[in-house]
Amino acid sequence: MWYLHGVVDSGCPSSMMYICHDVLPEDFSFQPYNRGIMFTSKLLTLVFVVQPSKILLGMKKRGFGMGRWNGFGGKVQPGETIEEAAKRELWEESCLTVNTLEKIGQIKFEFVGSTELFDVHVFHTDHFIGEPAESEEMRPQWFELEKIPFDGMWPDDIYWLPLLLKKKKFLGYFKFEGYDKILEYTLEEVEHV
Ligand SMILES: Nc1[nH]c(=O)nc2c1ncn2[C@H]1C[C@H](O)[C@@H](COP(=O)(O)OP(=O)(O)OP(=O)(O)O)O1
Ligand SMILES: [Mg+2]
Ligand SMILES: [Mg+2]
Repeated sequence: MWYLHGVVDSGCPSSMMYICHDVLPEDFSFQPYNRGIMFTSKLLTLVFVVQPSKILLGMKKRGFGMGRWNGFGGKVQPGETIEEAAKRELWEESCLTVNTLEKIGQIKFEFVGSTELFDVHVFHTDHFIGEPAESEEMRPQWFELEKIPFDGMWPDDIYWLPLLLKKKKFLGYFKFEGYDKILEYTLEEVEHV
C-alpha cells in the first residue's frame, strides 16, 4: 500500500502534485489520500460578498458549474497569492473591488474517476467598492438571506454556506459522483483556516 507522503511543487501554484509513499505520516488523516491514490490538486478561489440582509451571487454563464448560482472565483495563476487571485477573479467576474477579504473556509472536492482534487479557498467580505455588473462569466444578483437559491447552486453549498454567513471558519471535503450527487463528505468548524 502506498500513502501520501508529501507534496511536489511543480512550479505552478495551481498544479501541486501530491505524492504517495509507503510510510504513513503521523498527521496523515485526509480521506482521499489514505486510499493510496495519487492526486493532483487545483487551487481555486471563491468569494462571497455579504450585506446585513443579502448576499451577492453570480449565475455562471460558461465553463465549470455553468447554470449554477455561486460566489465569484476561479483558478489561481502562477505568481499570484491565493488572496490576490480571489480579488482578481471577483473583479473580473463582478466588477467589484475589495480592500480586504476574510479567509473563511477551505474545501477539497473529489470527483469519482478523476485524480484531480479541487482545493477551493473560500473568502467572505462585507465591504466592497463599485456596483456589481455582468461579465462574460457571471451575471450577478443580490438575494435576501432567507431566499438563497440552494436548489440552483452546487449541492454542497447548503452544508457550509450557513457557516460562512455566521462567520464560522470551516474545513470541508466532498466526494462527488458526477456533478449532482454527493457520495460522502466531512465538514468541521475550525479556529484557523
Ligand atoms: N462543488 C463546488 N461548490 C461550490 O460552491 N463552488 C465550486 C465547486 N466546485 C468548484 N467551485 C467553484 C470554485 C471556483 O470559483 C469555480 C471554478 O472556477 P472557474 O471555472 O470559474 O475558473 P475561472 O474563473 O478561472 O474560469 P475561466 O476564466 O472560464 O477559465 O467554481
Ligand atoms: Mg470563475
Ligand atoms: Mg474567472
